[in-house]
Amino acid sequence: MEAAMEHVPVQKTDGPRPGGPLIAPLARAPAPSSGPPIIRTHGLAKTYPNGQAVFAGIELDIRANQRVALIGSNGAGKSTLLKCLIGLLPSTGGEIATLGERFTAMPGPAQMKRLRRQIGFVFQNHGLVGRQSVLTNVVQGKLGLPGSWRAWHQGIAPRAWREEAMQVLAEVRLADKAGARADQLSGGQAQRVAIARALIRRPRLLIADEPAASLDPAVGRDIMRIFSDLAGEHGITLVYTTHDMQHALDYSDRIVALKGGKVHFDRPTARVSRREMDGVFHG
Ligand SMILES: Nc1ncnc2c1ncn2[C@@H]1O[C@H](COP(=O)(O)OP(=O)(O)OP(=O)(O)O)[C@@H](O)[C@H]1O
Repeated sequence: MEAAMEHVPVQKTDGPRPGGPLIAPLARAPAPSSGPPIIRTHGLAKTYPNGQAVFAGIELDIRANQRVALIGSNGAGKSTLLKCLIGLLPSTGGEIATLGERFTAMPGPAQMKRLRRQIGFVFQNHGLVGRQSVLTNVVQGKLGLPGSWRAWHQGIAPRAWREEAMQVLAEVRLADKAGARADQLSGGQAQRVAIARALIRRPRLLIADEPAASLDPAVGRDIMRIFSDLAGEHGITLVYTTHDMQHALDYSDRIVALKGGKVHFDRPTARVSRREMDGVFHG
């Protein structure tokens, strides 16, 4: 495995621009493509047990501090790929190295434990516990981290963790809702709590599956901006899936497009043309 992974090619980040004009330049320079590796794959493939082949031959090399948008039309395999990369679904071919854990198919139990400690997740249906307060939901992001259960049961946790939870709630501009029940929040507010719950884990890698899909456009942009800004400020690598071309263009340094079970293109966002984006979803 070690030897094979060394042959994973480093993504080219320059070279001739494919046809069409550039779209909206990035507000800041793209993250360097030479930072420490966060996710690498070699020949990654996934076929579901019912025979549905989703992708094959996927080569990825995602580096620290990059914000990566994974795009593709309905059923292209974005969620499946995301879940394989972090060991939530077994892949059926190839190799993965995520946060230094190398595995085929699925990580082993010890690897999974180490991965979980370093990854924050945000999904479309935020997964908050509705009858609990916003603060409690955020504090629960700590559970599963080393020493957390002991701290929780010995009653050490509440004070320090609540302070930390208030800090991350302030970062998503929701400190004033700390005492509210989670089921009394709007969709956008609930998603901000889900981000705070992921952030309190101090993850190296933040994974978001369609984080803005069920929100109205202005709220969706707000959520994407919060993600992107916080990932930048905290030095967290962000990988998110989206159907929304503009969300991919505005909030990533790099776009990976899936089409027909392959990586259709993978390059810095500033070098992606409107025509190429259209080609991912049509034709
Ligand atoms: N558990 C499963 N068993 C069999 N096939 C599945 C399963 N989950 C997903 N698929 C199929 O795998 C393909 C990829 O699905 P996936 O959800 O990864 O795509 P996606 O790009 O995230 O789609 P969307 O944008 O609609 O969420 C689809 O054809 C889907 O029907």
